[in-house]
Amino acid sequence: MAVFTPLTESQVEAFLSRFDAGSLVSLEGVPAGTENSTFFVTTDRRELVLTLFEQGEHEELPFFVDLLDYLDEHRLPVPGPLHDRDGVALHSLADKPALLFPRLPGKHPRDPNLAQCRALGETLGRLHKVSQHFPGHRPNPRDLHWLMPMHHKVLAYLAPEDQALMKDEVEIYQGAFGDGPELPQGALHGDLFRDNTLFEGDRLGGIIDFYNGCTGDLLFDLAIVVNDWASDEDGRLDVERHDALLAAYQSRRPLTAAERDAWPMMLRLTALRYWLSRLLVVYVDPPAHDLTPHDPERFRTILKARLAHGALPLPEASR
Ligand SMILES: Nc1ncnc2c1ncn2[C@@H]1O[C@H](COP(=O)(O)OP(=O)(O)O)[C@@H](O)[C@H]1O
Ligand SMILES: N[C@@H](CCOP(=O)(O)O)C(=O)O
Repeated sequence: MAVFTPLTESQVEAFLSRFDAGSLVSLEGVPAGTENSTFFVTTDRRELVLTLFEQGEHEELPFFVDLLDYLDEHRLPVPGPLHDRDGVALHSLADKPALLFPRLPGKHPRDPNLAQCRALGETLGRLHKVSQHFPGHRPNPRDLHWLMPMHHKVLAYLAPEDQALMKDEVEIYQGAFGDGPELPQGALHGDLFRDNTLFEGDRLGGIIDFYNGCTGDLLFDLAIVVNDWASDEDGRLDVERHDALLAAYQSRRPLTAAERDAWPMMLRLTALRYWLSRLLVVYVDPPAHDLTPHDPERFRTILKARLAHGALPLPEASR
């Protein structure tokens, strides 16, 4: 479930009256989601999503609003938050920070086809092209600076061979990324899994859940996408989906030589990032609510596959 704070219709009616968005017709709690309370709100004018922020750093919400406003202004398919008649987006409802969004069309793809991979790759390339000029700043909360201290917290729960794998990898990343050339920087989604996209057939209706959004290496975002969208059951890269994503991405933002060099290591680092964050949820910091944690093993499998088989050759940009 993902309604941790129930709302009454009269609370939502009063909230809606600040906005130029019509009057309430129906209110429905959304069962998906893991962190926030989400509601589908239908008014006599439009379909909306209301999010109450249950956890996380509330002082960082203005960054997410600014990022979504910026991407929406640049015509990316993101839910640009609604601003009230005074121009304010972020409000409080039931003592929780609250935002109202347009409801974007579509469903999460389980097994993305090549056209969907191309659509996502092209849109992410476009997003990264404009996000290099985004003026906001929020350091990546899950980069190497996070891996270094945090991996120690899970080592005790791992088999000896996994402890060695994790320790060795983090050390190798320090060598590879510590003194390397700076990679192109910009704003990232930070968690662009299939279930943070909505598709209508092959058309990308929207990218949602920007709450891991941050600024840092653009390549980090691309590697998260390729690991989630283009890995087979055994963790190996699927050549067709990999090439579709990367050729479409590069049609909008070709990778630099430094990024091409860093690519195999970035695939490993982002695989380990999720292995670790999921282990932390299972062993160290379980969710307060009754939620089934994501499986850490999936990203151990992906990491081992990257180590065994390396990265695939990077395709050139598609026309
Ligand atoms: N703007 C939106 N348009 C359409 N559906 C949305 C939108 N925002 C959220 N949703 C739906 O609500 C679910 C939960 O939202 P999400 O932001 O992923 O929650 P959480 O942060 O709790 O994981 C999504 O899986 C999606 O189905
Ligand atoms: N989508 C992630 C969960 C979000 O990552 P976190 O580091 O903010 O917990 C997953 O699939 O594990």
